Amino acid sequence: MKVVYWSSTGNTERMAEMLGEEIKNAGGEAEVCELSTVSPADLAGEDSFALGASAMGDEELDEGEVEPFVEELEKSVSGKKVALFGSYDWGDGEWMRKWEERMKEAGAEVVGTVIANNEPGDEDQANLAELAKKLV
Ligand SMILES: Cc1cc2nc3c(=O)[nH]c(=O)nc-3n(C[C@H](O)[C@H](O)[C@H](O)COP(=O)(O)O)c2cc1C
Repeated sequence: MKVVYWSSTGNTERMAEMLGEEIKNAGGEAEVCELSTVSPADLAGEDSFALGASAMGDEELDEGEVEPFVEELEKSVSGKKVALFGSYDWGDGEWMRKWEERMKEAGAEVVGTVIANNEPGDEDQANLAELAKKLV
């Protein structure tokens, strides 16, 4: 399955790599791809996938790339199993709660979310391992 991520400084990218490893550990196949290399139409053909993006703006998704991607994705995500993940700094994860709600309203089955404060560590990897098991 595809693990698609957007990352400004590499923190969410590292989470995507960890999630990819954990999907393989859970017996699945993972293809980790940067968001700009994938279109929402590519994901329309997938039953399940993971999508990661860090907190930007004021508890928002990056408005240049991620927001338009997610708006398009909302049209085709109904019935799919989706895992969301991303890194943040000073907030409390509000951006992820809003993102999860949007995906659910669009009809996605959000199997779980993982947020990491700045660079992901061992605890985050453990959370990503649990997320991987729900996806595979
Ligand atoms: C322009 C900008 C806006 C940000 N807005 C938020 C925010 O609203 N809430 C928050 O918790 N962190 C915010 N951050 C911090 C990033 O989410 C944090 O540095 C994160 O680790 C970046 O992950 P990335 O390297 O995967 O992009 C912001 C950072 C930048 C540069």
